[in-house]
Amino acid sequence: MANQNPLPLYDKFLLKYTFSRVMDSFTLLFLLLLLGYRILYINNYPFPWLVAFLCESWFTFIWVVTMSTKWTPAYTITHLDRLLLREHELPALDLFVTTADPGLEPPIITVNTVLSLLALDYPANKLACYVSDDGCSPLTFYALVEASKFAKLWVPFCKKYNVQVRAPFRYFCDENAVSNIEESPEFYQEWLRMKEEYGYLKSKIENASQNPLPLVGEFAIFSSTNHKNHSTIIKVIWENKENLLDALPHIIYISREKKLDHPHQYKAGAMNVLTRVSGMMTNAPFILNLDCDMHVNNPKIALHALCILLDSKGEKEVAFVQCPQQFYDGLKDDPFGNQLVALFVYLGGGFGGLQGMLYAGTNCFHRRKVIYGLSPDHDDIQNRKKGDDVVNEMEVVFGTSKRFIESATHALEGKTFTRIDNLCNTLETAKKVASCTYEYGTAWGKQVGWIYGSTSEDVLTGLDIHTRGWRSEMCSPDPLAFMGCSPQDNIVSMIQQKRWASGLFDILLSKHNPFLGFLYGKLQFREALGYFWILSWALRSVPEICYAALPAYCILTNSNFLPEKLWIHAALFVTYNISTISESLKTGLSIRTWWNNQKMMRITTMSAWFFGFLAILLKLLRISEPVFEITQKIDQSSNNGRFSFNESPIFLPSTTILFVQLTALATSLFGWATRVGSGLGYGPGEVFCSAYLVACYLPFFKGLFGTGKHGIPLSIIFKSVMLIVESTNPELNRETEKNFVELFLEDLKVREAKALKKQRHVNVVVLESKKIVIQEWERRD
Ligand SMILES: O=c1ccn([C@@H]2O[C@H](COP(=O)(O)OP(=O)(O)O[C@H]3O[C@H](CO)[C@@H](O)[C@H](O)[C@H]3O)[C@@H](O)[C@H]2O)c(=O)[nH]1
Ligand SMILES: [Mn+2]
Repeated sequence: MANQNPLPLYDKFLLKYTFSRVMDSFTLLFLLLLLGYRILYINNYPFPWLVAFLCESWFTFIWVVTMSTKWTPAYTITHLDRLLLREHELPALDLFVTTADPGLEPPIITVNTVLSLLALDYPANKLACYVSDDGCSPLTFYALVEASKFAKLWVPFCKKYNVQVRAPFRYFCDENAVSNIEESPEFYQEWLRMKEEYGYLKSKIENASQNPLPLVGEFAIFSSTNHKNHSTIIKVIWENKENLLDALPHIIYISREKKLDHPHQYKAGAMNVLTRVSGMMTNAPFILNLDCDMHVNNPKIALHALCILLDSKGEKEVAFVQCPQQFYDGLKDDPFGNQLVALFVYLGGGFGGLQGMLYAGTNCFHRRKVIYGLSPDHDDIQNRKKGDDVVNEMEVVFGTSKRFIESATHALEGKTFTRIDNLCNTLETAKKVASCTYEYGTAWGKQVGWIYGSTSEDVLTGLDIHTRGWRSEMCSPDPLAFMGCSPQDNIVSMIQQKRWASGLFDILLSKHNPFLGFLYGKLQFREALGYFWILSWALRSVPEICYAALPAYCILTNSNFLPEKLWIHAALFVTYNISTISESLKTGLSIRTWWNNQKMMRITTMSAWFFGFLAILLKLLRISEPVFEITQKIDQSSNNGRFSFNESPIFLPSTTILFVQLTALATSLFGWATRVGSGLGYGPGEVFCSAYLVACYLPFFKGLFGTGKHGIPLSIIFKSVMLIVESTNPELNRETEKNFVELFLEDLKVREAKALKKQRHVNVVVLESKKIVIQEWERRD
């Protein structure tokens, strides 16, 4: 789009959080003082001082990284009015939605996401909505077909009355939306009708989920499919044939080909198929992608994002526009610490002032040509001569579909794609690019498209884009751009955190490492540090666990890891807490939320992130590959914020830490400690640290006395006690120790296998044999 408009379409402002900076600097100062003190006196003190010193060095390093990332926050303001002067020039936009499992991701949720996208305030003839279904589920397809019928009523209704929340399940749960009944009886009539129609839609989908659909007619194609082994299904559910501005946008259903022996690369694989199929059909220069659990909350969001992407400066520099992830179903005071609000504000803002926000996998507007591997200063594609060489070269990169290469060339050159009159004519060629083998020997997943190799494909793909020299921007208009559902309990949350931590750590160890990106690519130094901040989550678990073990160890052995005069530690504790509290309050969160986040940080780091760390160790040892365990999206509104537990080993470290601290506190209370070595004994500092940890692990403490799913299972308690007995009694024979480690590893492998089995990868035999091994061992003991 040529820019004749001299005024920028967006502005960027730097923020100054002076108070935050001062407090953070004090924290750093005290950390450095502490390290200095340790270096001066380390010779006089026993072993715990060395461990403490190592951990504190790591904490200081991470603190420097955190400060650097937060130091220069920036935010953007978009000028819709200026963009709307050029309304007729608005570019086409392809909308991608991914879903993978109709059980964990009920189709009604996906349908709401799609409906909210169809109703975007944007010319309908420029939109096309593609849904990728990795579950190959006739139910999802059915739900979408029915939703497209409902959409014909819903979209005009939303536009006529300027409805804000265009996902019906959210709209109808807000009674305030009909406050103006008296003023507008006509509106009320229509509102009632919509509510009724949505009710029909919902019950139709519910019925279909209870009574299997007859696989005839349009559904016959699903009759011989298994969701891990089937050929490509692409269906044009609705086509805006007349190219009308206010009709319904195209709706296309895609279930890519799957073969049992072919790695499908989880979501990244699905995104690449969506990119290619849409390239064959509409080839819009911009792509918005949403997970099936996020819906549009601000119908003008596409316009806001395009202000940034179409701005004359943005056009040259900005690869993607990321909107924050926020959740509608957050429990009061965020008991599971999974709302990530302050994270997006402080770190999101901080990245905004550097090379740009990370790609978070959903709520993001991409430039298609960047996805195709283009660099910002790359103009040789435009200057290339036409000829066989170019075609061959393109085939090596993009695969052998002539039609796709044609469309990719258009996208790379920034030309508008000729509109296709009948989408169904493209189906055969589109199926070809959605097949398993299409990517063989091409650059897909390597230099082009979503990058493979990590379960955090989002951060990896964004990192690759930043390393090419592109920037990105954050866009947070009011009202909030998108809303989604967050993991509903601590178990789902832990699984998600484990996947993130392992996926991110995987990137750190790969050739995409941000420091290599800084040295050999165009990643800016502080952006690389910012990436390190997030990629090192799994690593952080190790020093945290060691540090958490110190107070208990010292109390039990009557030694110390803290100096006699505690003022440096005390000052550190105060400045750190003041700065995090003030950040929470400034973001509008309560003190309770702050505390919940603090304590969940400790729990998550020492359990989920630690397991993420182990998962990558197992990968390095070639014992098992990490899997993408899909987050459950079922509404559990009955959740009261209490912790749930199960037999997963993920609860083992936390339970053990709690037991150790409790034992230590009891020891100190009753004066049981035995004196070892010649150092001074423990002091109030160690006792305070131990008590602080117990406070963090209060949910586990309650779990000891809870019943049903709120109680910690006996097997976990048993294993924790074993672990403590083992590690505190060096005389216990090596054999038991070995057995214990074996049990732990086996357990871990069984969990992985179960997750795989859920995705029907691994045959049951393997799983069963592992179970028997464990039962055997337990009997032997
Ligand atoms: O084989 C798969 C697995 C997942 N998905 C889809 O990927 C999305 C994200 O999965 P989800 O289980 O919801 O993961 P979250 O932890 O909620 O997702 C966050 O973290 C992921 C990376 O770990 C990113 O991909 C997501 O965009 C980001 O929201 C969902 O739409 C899934 O349907 C697929 O399409 N195919
Ligand atoms: Mn999700």
